[in-house]
Amino acid sequence: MADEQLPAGWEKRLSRSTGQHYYLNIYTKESQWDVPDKPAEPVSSSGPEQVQCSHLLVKHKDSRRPSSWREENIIRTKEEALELVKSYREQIVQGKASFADLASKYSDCSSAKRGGDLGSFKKGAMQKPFEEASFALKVGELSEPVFTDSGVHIILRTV
Ligand SMILES: O=C(CCc1ccccc1)N[C@H](Cc1nc2ccccc2[nH]1)C(=O)O
Repeated sequence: MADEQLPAGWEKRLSRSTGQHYYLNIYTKESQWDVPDKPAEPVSSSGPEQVQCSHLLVKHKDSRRPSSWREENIIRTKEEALELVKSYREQIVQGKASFADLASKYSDCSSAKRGGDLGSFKKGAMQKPFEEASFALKVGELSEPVFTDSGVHIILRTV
């Protein structure tokens, strides 16, 4: 590849110690001897600005609002809520049910009507445990059970 045709995001440098040329990724500041064959990806060290997630929430008697479209007065214990969430997660992981199907049937959040979809949100919008779990997920990844003041959630990052 002629010098002037380097893929975007790379700079050609000369090693003082070896007199050889090397290639510097201008985003990560990593260098390599091999001529790069694809553009360098800008890495956002602080992660995405916003994410889109769906969730399935099972409330319990100690939830901030122990009521939902499903059940006017929720009396299950936190432990029972966790067992339910784990059973839903297992069905999803085993491919026996879709996330949206179970969320629409069993989530104690009004987002159940949208298959659990919460839309996109930035940091600062959701309760901290929910936010931290959501921003730690890769797109398409399903969380382990997450506890907030609302109850017990599983979260699917969609975007
Ligand atoms: O706060 C809401 C509405 C959330 C929502 C956002 C966007 C679209 C649709 C719904 N519902 C609560 C239950 C609840 N608690 C949550 C905590 C974190 C994320 C979603 C949550 N949902 C409740 O019903 O008590």
